[in-house]
Amino acid sequence: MTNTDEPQRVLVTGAARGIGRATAVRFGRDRARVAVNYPPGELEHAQRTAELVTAAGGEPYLVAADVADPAQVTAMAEAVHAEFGPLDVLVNNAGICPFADFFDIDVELWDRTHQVNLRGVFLVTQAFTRQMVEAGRGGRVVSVSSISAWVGGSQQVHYCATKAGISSLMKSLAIVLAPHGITCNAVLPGTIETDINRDDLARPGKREMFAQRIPVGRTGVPDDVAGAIWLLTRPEAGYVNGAELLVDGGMFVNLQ
Ligand SMILES: NC(=O)C1=CN([C@@H]2O[C@H](COP(=O)(O)OP(=O)(O)OC[C@H]3O[C@@H](n4cnc5c(N)ncnc54)[C@H](OP(=O)(O)O)[C@@H]3O)[C@@H](O)[C@H]2O)C=CC1
Ligand SMILES: C[C@H](O)[C@@H]1OC(=O)[C@H](O)[C@@H]1O
Repeated sequence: MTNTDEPQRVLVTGAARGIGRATAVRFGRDRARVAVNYPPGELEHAQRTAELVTAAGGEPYLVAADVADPAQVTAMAEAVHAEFGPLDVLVNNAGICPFADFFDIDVELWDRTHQVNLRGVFLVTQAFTRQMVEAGRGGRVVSVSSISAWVGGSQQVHYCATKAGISSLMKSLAIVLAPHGITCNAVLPGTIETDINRDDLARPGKREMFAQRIPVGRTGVPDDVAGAIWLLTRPEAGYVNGAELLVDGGMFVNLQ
């Protein structure tokens, strides 16, 4: 990692809203230079993230790219490198969770969910860690997986498989990249209140069910996850590599 007195160079994918926005702002509080990725055509929310990063003390750089698209990821990597040089921190956060019953999942929905959630992490990590390795300064990769990597969901059959894939990808890359001083870890949020699950949490009884399941007594908020991501990028976390960090208020361990 670089001298901690220098502003860190950070990319957060899917930073227009939710957990990605909170993460971008968390790094902004360290005066970091934060590349705020968003899908093409969705600039408005990303601009709000950029304003919040600036207000926090950071320096935002807006960069459009669909993380599932190889050409757009290559262009994003070139643009961010031209602006910042190699990254210190990559946060793979972009994701979709289109709730669907198993027998309604067609191959298009299956493929799109995998392309954004899993192929996206592969493409973005390969493009940006190639630059990190060439620079020889080490770095950190944190990918947003999910508690759904460890458990199932009746309407998340397609989604859960992508999250298990992300956790697995981080473990293999922890081996590949550690010799270059780059750690790779996954953060596994539980139920966090964002737009991705707004409709699902509005279903009768769903919120109450979670309130009973989660020992800390509340669903999570984006800052809960942003804090965990940030912790994994601190110098003190340099020996944490290939780990999966649950951020779920204790929901997973609450069997009885
Ligand atoms: N909320 C939760 O309970 C949990 C969330 N997660 C994971 O956290 C991550 C963030 O989700 P969350 O903040 O909750 O949800 P949001 O829907 O609020 O945010 C998702 C972000 O990803 C962006 N995005 C979607 N597709 C693409 C793409 N192809 N390329 C680039 N960006 C894209 C969205 O852009 P746009 O705004 O333009 O649509 C949006 O900014 C996801 O990976 C999700 O699976 C994991 C566990 C629990
Ligand atoms: C979007 C869901 O509410 C959320 O996504 C996950 O990964 C968790 O398992 C929650 O179900």
